[in-house]
Amino acid sequence: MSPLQIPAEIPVHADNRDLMNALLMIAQRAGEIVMEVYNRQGEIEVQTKDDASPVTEADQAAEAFILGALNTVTPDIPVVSEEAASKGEIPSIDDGLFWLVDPLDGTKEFINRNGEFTVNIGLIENGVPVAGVVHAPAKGQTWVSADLCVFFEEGYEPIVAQVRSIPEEGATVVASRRHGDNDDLAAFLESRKVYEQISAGSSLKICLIATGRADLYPRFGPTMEWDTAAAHAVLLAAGGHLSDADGDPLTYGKHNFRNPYFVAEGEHLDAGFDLFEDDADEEQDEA
Ligand SMILES: Nc1ncnc2c1ncn2[C@@H]1O[C@H](COP(=O)(O)O)[C@@H](OP(=O)(O)O)[C@H]1O
Ligand SMILES: [Mg+2]
Repeated sequence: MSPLQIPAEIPVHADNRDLMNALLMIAQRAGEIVMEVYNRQGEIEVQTKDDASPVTEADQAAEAFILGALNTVTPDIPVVSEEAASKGEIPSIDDGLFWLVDPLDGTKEFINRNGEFTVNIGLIENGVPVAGVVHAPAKGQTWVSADLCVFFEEGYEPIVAQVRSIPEEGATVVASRRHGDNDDLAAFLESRKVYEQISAGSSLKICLIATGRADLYPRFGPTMEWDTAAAHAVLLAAGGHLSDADGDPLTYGKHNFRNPYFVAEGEHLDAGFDLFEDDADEEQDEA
């Protein structure tokens, strides 16, 4: 597989082109490492982390590669990564510039071999996701962003991704395969014109909004910052928004790297949300 490259005719600032190409190459190689495990015969071996979530050889091998690659490309920028963080290995991020990495987002989808998992690498500057790559190796899809978002899909020319306005017939709502079925979501959608509701795993939900294939992703369930940082950068560059219950943009580098509940959207209609249950507040208090 030859490395993806941002074509010259896509308008990107020279420095950003280098950053985006580096991100593409790193994510694509990490994707190959993940697919090597995915394509093996037999069941994927799963271990359970202290927080009861699953981890596989693919998460660990892809993370080791990404940490080495980022350390080579940007030796002065600290990296906060899911598997290292789960072992308590967290660098200082006091300078405000750091990478957030989830080498395999959607590990459960990976184990179930449904293709809906991603490699996520996001760059944070003073709490804001300013660049990122989300790569779905089993789908041959990649979103890479700096000040604009380019979407690559195997078999097609790369395009500049942009969110859409909500169509006349209503919003396409995307929800987690595993956290999509709750009373808060139903109550939130009651006042909205919904055309259809679809499910997807991992960061793909946010990225579907970036490419104008969905409009709204309410996430009233827990996530960590490495689950959303890269896709949040992608969505911002495509013209979308990812906001908390007050309608404010999600920020990064928070205590324990836990996100509050949020809504991702293409067209910015939501000035916040009230939850049916008080679970988001409890989450925040715990953090
Ligand atoms: N109880 C919990 N606390 C924190 N994060 C959780 C969680 N349950 C699920 N997640 C996050 O949600 C991600 C999966 O999202 P989705 O269900 O939308 O596909 C997981 O990513 P990983 O697979 O990288 O662990 C995990 O980080
Ligand atoms: Mg992960």
